[in-house]
Amino acid sequence: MVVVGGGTAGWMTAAYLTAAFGERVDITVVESADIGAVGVGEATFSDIRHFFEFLGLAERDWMPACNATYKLAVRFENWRQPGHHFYHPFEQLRSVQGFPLTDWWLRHPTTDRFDVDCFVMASLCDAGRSPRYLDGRLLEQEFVEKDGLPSTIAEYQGAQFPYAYHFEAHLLAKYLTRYATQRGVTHVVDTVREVALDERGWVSHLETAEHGRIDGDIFVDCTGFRGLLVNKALAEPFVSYQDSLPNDSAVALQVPMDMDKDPIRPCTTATAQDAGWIWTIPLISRLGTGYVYARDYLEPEEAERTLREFVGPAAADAPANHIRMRIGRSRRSWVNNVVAIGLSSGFVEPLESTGIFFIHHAIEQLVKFFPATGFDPQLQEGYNSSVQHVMDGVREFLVLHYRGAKRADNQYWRDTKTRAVPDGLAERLEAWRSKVPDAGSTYPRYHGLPPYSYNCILLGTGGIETLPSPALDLIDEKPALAEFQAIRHKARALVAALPTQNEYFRRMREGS
Ligand SMILES: Cc1cc2nc3c(=O)[nH]c(=O)nc-3n(C[C@H](O)[C@H](O)[C@H](O)COP(=O)(O)OP(=O)(O)OC[C@H]3O[C@@H](n4cnc5c(N)ncnc54)[C@H](O)[C@@H]3O)c2cc1C
Ligand SMILES: N[C@H](Cc1c[nH]c2cc(Cl)ccc12)C(=O)O
Repeated sequence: MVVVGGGTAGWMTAAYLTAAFGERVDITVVESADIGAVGVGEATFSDIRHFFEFLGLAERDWMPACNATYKLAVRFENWRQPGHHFYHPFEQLRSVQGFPLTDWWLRHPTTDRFDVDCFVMASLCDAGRSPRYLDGRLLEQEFVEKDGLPSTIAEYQGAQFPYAYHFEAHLLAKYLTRYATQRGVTHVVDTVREVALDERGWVSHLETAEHGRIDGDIFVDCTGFRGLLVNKALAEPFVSYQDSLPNDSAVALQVPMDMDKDPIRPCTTATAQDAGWIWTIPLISRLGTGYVYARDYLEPEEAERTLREFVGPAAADAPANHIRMRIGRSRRSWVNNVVAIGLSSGFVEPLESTGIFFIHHAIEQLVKFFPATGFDPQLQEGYNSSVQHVMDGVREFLVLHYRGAKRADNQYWRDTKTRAVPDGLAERLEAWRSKVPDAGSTYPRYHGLPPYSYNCILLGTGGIETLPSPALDLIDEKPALAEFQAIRHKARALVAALPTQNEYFRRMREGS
């Protein structure tokens, strides 16, 4: 196998495949020293833990090397109105008497914060808490890692781990380079100049600038937005999502941070702006920030100015990284003997941190549908279908954030209410007006987002009214009210007992 590209996608793929197949598959990674990687990509899903588990890596092995911190939720600020915030947490939504707690909350709102009333994590985020005690124990005993847990996303569906990570993606790529090369992966630092096709239109070999010809049976295209193999050499069309998700640009800044003074919030923050939103991702020694915006509404210079104002003087000397984003997916990600993984396969704006999840999911599917020495079109079709549905499903979920956002204070936000929505979503949006989203009324194929995630965004953004089930008028509400009280008590006890993230990571740094 030849993996072209040494960004997060290239090295995650090489590391995972070598863990899966060992020396039975010969893997080479070709990485250009002249063409840079995107270099952002710092927030993840909680599912990412299965990736590290599969590689046999414990947190103590990789987290310090990647400046990693814990993430309990995404915090959305100003999506409803200035000053308002809500969380999308890593915490299953409880049900009472067959109805999700959000339904009960709509019928009997105990406070004006559905997230605090329904999820313990919202209070932990507001209080900046770590999900682990200073001695390393996890906040909930039932989540304590033990041997023999399933180690793929698919096996875990339905279960949920209470946190994800923030990390420096380029440090992870570096860490995985060491991991993979120590296990036999060949690393060629060179630029691919030409992709040679045989008479069937399959890739026969690559021509590099200094290492000559590189042959392979399967080529994994991890060349980023270029799509050097899949889109350029094999001419696979790109299906744009821009009609429903117009943000096509980003400007990123790294802000130095002092963990002895500045809080390390245990969440990714997405703060709505005039033409998009700003991400804030707390790492050990810096904040990752960036403004994701639509060029149709805002010039890059103005976006950079807004971002610099937002972060303040701490980043005055930091260079800005302007990025043009290709939003959408390759029509097929596996074409002939080329499998595109990462940005070459597809990308949506990083509002819910889906980029690394797409990579992780694609790698797992590649192992599941691996062609070995033959090329069975059924396997290819199975792979492509699974990867496409993940991206198309996430697209719908992101559109809901903009449709649902109550703010409509300028042309950008007003347009989010009238823009075309993907096929199927219009009907689902109508259904959600009468009944909170559930498994029967959300995107029907696996895409990493459970129905409760839709509940969080619908109730949090506040622009689409939804109603409690009328049946709740006829069902005793006491068990639901008791559940709200139990959540309140549990949150209070955990906030009192858990350290802040700063305290936790300071203790880690001091090595006790
Ligand atoms: C603004 C922004 C914010 C993001 N935030 C997040 C986030 O918070 N969470 C998340 O999960 N994801 C996020 N992502 C997505 C994440 O960055 C990517 O999914 C991830 O970095 C994977 O990128 P990649 O490896 O596919 O491509 P790249 O990082 O672009 O790497 C491409 C590689 O291909 C190599 N290459 C290219 N051409 C050649 C050639 N001719 N010969 C040899 N090598 C070549 C390059 O040298 C490079 O090593 C974000 C993306 C953007 C744009
Ligand atoms: N895939 C599950 C559910 C999930 C995916 N993205 C998010 C984001 C947030 Cl903030 C909460 C839950 C989920 C997972 O990874 O936990």
